[in-house]
Amino acid sequence: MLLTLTNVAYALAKAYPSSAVRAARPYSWLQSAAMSEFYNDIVASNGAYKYFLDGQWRESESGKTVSVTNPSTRQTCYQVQACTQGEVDKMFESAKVAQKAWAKTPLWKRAELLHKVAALMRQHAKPIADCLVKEVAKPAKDSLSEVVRSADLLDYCAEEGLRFLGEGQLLAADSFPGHARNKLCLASKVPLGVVLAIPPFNYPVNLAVSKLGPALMAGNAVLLKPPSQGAVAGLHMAHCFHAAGLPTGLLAVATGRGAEIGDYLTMHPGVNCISFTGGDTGISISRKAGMVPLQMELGGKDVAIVCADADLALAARAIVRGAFSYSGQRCTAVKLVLVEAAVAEALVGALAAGVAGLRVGLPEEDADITPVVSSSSADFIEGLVRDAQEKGATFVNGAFRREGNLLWPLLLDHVRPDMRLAWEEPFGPVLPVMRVASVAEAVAHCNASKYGLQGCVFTRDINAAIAISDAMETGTVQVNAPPARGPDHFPFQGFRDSGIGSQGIRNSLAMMVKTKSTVINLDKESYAMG
Ligand SMILES: NC(=O)c1ccc[n+]([C@@H]2O[C@H](COP(=O)([O-])OP(=O)(O)OC[C@H]3O[C@@H](n4cnc5c(N)ncnc54)[C@H](O)[C@@H]3O)[C@@H](O)[C@H]2O)c1
Repeated sequence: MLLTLTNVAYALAKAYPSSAVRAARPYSWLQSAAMSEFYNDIVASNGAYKYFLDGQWRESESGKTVSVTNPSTRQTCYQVQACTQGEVDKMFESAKVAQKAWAKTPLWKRAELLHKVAALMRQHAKPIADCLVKEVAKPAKDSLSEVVRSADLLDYCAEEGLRFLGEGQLLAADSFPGHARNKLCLASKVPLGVVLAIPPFNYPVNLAVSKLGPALMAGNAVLLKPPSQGAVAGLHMAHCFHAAGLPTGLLAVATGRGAEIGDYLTMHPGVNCISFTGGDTGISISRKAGMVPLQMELGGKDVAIVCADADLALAARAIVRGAFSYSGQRCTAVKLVLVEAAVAEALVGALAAGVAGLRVGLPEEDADITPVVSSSSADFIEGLVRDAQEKGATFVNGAFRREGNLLWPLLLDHVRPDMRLAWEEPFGPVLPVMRVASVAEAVAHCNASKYGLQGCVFTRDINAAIAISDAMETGTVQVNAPPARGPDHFPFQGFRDSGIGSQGIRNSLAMMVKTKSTVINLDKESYAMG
C-alpha cells in the first residue's frame, strides 16, 4: 500500500492496536507477557528512560534528557537521560571493580548467564522490537528478527566461548635454535578489562549484543553507549542482562549528547578496548583513542559486479534485495552496480521491475521502504541524487520523490565516476548503476574506493568468480548473492576506511582477550618420554 505522510497518523493508529495485524505477523509466539512490570524500573516518573549504573536504573544528576525522534512522524517518541562526565567516571570505576571478580568466575557460569539473557531476550522480543520500529523505523518483521538473531548470537557466543577461551598453548623452548627443553611456556587468554561498546543506529540491538556477548564471555566489563536513535531498544536489551542476574557494575549504559560525553568516553583512561560500529566517526575515534585495542566496523560502498555471463534474473533479484532492504540503511547494502555494457540494458530492465514491486510506507506495516532515520540523512541522500542528476545520470523508475524522511526507491542509470554517488555511501533507498567496458574496469573502481567492506560478483563461471574475488580489495566477497553481515559466526571485516580488526563470534572473542604467558623454568632440561 502506498502511503503519504499526510495520512501517517491514521496509518499509525491503524498499525498499533490491531490484533488482527499482530496475529498475522511472524514470531507471534514471542509476544511478551508483562511488559509493564518487567520494565517498571527503567522508566522515570516523568516518562524519560533512565540510564544504568551499578546494577540500578537512575536519573541523571544533569536533570536533562535527550529526545529520540520517530523517523516516521518526526515527533519525539522517547526521552533518555543526558549523562554527565561525572556519571561516566563512576561507570568506569564500578566496571573496573566488577571486572576483577567476573574474571574469577568460571567460564561455564559466564556461559550460563549469557544463555539466561538470550532466553529473556526471546521472551521480551516484542517490546524490544516495538522500540526499533518507533526509533529507527525498521520494518516490524525485521525488528523482531533482529532481536531473535541477537538472542541466537548470545547462545552461540556462550558455546563458542567455552571451547575457544578454554584453550591455551603449551610451548617448549627447544624448538627455537640454541634452546633446550628446560623452559615450558603456558600461554592463556585473559580479559582486557573494561570494553567500551558503541553500536550504530541501524542495528542498535544486534550490534550491541555482538560486542557485549564476546566481551562478557571473555571476562570483561562493558560500558555501552547506545546510539541516540535506538537508545531505548538498547536500554530494554540491557535490562535483560540485568534481569538475568549480571553482577553489579559489570555492565553500565550511558546515554547522552555526543558533545558532552562522546570524546570523554572514547578518551577515558578507564577504557581498555573500544569496539565501535558506525560511520567515519570511527576514523576520528581511532585517531584520538589511546593505546587500546580497537575493533572498528565502519562504512561501506559495496559494489555488485555483474559479468556478461551472469544469470541476470538471479542477479537482479539479489541486487534489489541487497540494495533496498531496510531502505538501504545497511553497511552491507549494495551501493553501486558495475555492469558489463553488453548486458547493462537487460539488467537495468530487470532491476527496474524489481524496484517497481517494492512497497513504500510505514515500518508498522512492514513496508519494504520506510522513512530514513533522520531529516539530515534524507537531505544528504537528496544531495547525492541531485548531484548525479545535474551531471547526467538518468532516473529509470520515475522522478525523485520525498515526503519528510520517506524517500521513494530510486534506480539511477548512467552514473559516472565524476558523480558523488559513484563513491559516497547514501545509506538510503538509492541504487546507482555504472556501465563498464570490462570486469577489470569494475574491479579497478572497487579498489579505488576509500571503503573496502564487502562486494559481490555475479557470474556463472566459478573460475572467474574466484579470480575476481581475489582481485577485489574488500573484507568479504559474495559470489552470486548480495553482501551480508550474517550468519553472525562468519568473519566480518572491512579494509581501508571500512575498519580495523574482524568481527564474527570467534573473531570477536579473540579481540576481547590478550595473551598471558607463564614460563616454567626447570632446573634441568626434561624431555617427554625421554
Ligand atoms: N561495518 C559494519 O559492521 C557496520 C554495520 C552497521 C553500520 N555501519 C555504518 O554505520 C553508519 C551508520 O550508523 P550511524 O549513523 O549510527 O553512525 P555514526 O558513526 O554516526 O554513529 C555510530 C555511533 O557512534 C556514536 N558517536 C557519534 N559521535 C561520537 C563520538 N564523538 N564519540 C563517541 N561516540 C560517538 C553514535 O551516537 C552512535 O552510537 C554507516 O556508515 C554504516 O555503513 C557499519
